[in-house]
Amino acid sequence: MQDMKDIAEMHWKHDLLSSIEVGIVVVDREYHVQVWNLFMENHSNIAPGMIRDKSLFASFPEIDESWLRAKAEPVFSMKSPVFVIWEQRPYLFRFGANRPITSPSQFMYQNITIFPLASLSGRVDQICIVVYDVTDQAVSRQAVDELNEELQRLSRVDGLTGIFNRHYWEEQFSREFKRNVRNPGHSSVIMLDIDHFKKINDTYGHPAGDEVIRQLAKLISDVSRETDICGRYGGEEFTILLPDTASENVMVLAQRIRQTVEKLTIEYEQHIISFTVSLGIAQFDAAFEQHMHWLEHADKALYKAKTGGRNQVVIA
Ligand SMILES: Nc1nc2c(ncn2[C@@H]2O[C@H](COP(=O)(O)OP(=O)(O)OP(=O)(O)O)[C@@H](O)[C@H]2O)c(=O)[nH]1
Repeated sequence: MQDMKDIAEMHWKHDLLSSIEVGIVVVDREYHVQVWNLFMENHSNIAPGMIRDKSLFASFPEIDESWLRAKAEPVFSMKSPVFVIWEQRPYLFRFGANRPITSPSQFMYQNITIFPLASLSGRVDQICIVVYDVTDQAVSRQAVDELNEELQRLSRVDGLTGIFNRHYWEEQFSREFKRNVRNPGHSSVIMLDIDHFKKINDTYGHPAGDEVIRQLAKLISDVSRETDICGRYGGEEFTILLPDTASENVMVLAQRIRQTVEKLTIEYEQHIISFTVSLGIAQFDAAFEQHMHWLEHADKALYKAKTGGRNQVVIA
């Protein structure tokens, strides 16, 4: 009678392990597999009979043995469970994604729980590894993260030119100002403005003016260094922050921009547009009380360049 009960119990335990939508693996002290449920069989193509009493590490070389042992040993010794989420380690078993067509992921992201299986004497000679398929969750989290990154990028750039917008540029400028106050250096700023831009708009139309702004932004980004921070400060006004660059060296860049613009011709519809720019340079000075004082100096230099005849560079 007891035998019949035991067989019935084994039967429903087997059904339970087979129908459950998580992986169940029981290993002994040597990490030899004792239980391998249908989920594990389906995803690994290894039947329980083929893996029983075999080393988990020999069967799955992708498992980082020292890492898993470090995680699992406290489960044996302290008898307390351990959880590993996909953000810490994307997977334990490298299984293909369940829905490779609809899921952008090539593999199954997994959360893992390892808990002790104590015998009647209280000793833990086996542990159970539970594997949860969290691919959908991981993929949608990653999509949200990517979207957030893209939104953050978009919030920093100017829509017309793709270079930094005023808000973000000013943030960087203020940070550079504070860095120079702490550690006085030779950072400089250039303020640049298109000459008689109103006339370009009036002569060729506003879309042509937009194209001029776009091409000028590209030119500025192309000629400046990667460490320089270029921004569109206003309509046809640009700012370039040059960390650790003294104004004599900035003069070289400013003149290069001025000369390149002078030679540039922009074809827009049937028009050939040429134009010039004026530039003002200001080097950081410890006397500046706040970052806007620094920019005001560049603006004053720009004003001098304008009143001095335009198409020129002035150092504050
Ligand atoms: N196409 C276009 N025009 C713009 C944009 N933003 C501002 N503007 C125009 O830029 C012109 C700026 O004119 P002003 O400030 O008088 O300066 P300017 O004609 O360049 O003259 P100076 O700076 O003194 O050489 C105005 O006509 C604005 O309408 C923009 O995004 N696209």
